[in-house]
Amino acid sequence: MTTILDGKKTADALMTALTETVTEMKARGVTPGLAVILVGEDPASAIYVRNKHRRADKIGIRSFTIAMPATVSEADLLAKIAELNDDPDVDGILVQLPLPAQISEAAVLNAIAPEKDVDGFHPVNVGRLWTNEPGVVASTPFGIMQLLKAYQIPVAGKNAVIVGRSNIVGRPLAALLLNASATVTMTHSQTADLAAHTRQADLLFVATGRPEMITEDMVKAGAVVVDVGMDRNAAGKLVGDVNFAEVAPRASAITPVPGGVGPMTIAALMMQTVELAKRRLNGSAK
Ligand SMILES: Nc1nc2c(c(=O)[nH]1)N[C@@H](CN(C=O)c1ccc(C(=O)N[C@@H](CCC(=O)O)C(=O)O)cc1)CN2
Ligand SMILES: [Mg+2]
Repeated sequence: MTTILDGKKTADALMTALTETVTEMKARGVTPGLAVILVGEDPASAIYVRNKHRRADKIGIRSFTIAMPATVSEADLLAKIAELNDDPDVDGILVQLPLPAQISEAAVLNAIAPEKDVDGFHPVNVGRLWTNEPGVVASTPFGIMQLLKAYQIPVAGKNAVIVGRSNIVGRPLAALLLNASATVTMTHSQTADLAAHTRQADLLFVATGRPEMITEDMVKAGAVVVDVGMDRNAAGKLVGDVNFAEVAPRASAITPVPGGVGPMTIAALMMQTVELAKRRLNGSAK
């Protein structure tokens, strides 16, 4: 029987535990603070940001959004980040992606103080991840690792294959899996004979943005399949990058879309906001 890796249930359980931690921190005078910058009116981004605030409110994290118009200049956005870097009540800062074309994503991400970079996108945190030093890790890959842990899925020594090499999912996930002693293969849009690689996977992770591109013939029997995609199919239905109906019976475990990786992304963000705020308890924060 195939195990459905329920991200919603797992995220809820992690957040219940985190609520207790936040309550204790508040009693000691520290309320974790999360600042989210939302640029423009992308409807999906607005929903994700709203969901982050809902989750934060529920567990006692103080969170707020700075909404900026799509026409904002890079200089104004950088000035806002500098202000938040200096705000002692703000532990974590994130800029919702994607950004409008006139703004350099790299310039913006590099401007966030590494100590407050709750998304783990700053090069300092990326470097810490690749050298296996403690630091903040991108929320989606961190959430995926939490999901594997919750279902006691072994990683060490397994063949892990990642489809997709983005900075926010594929690359940091490769580092986390490597740090957990998996044998990692990265594949992408120019990989020759993709199926030859995916069929070797004990653990298959897919983050391409191409609806239902992973079919039954591309998956080894008994593989664990983690679908990071969130796409609309021709009928307008929300689907992942994996053809769930075909692949699920062949897999030993699989994430659904929705309700798999998505909720874990937000849970991971909350966990890392609290970790950053903990440094204020022992006075080591900036
Ligand atoms: N600064 C960042 N920008 C973006 C990130 C990020 O981690 N940091 N990730 C994505 C968007 N994202 C969070 O920001 C995100 C996307 C989706 C979900 C989610 O819960 N999805 C649901 C389905 C939602 C639906 O019905 O449309 C699910 O999978 O169940 C959470 C977070 C890009 N930008
Ligand atoms: Mg999901």
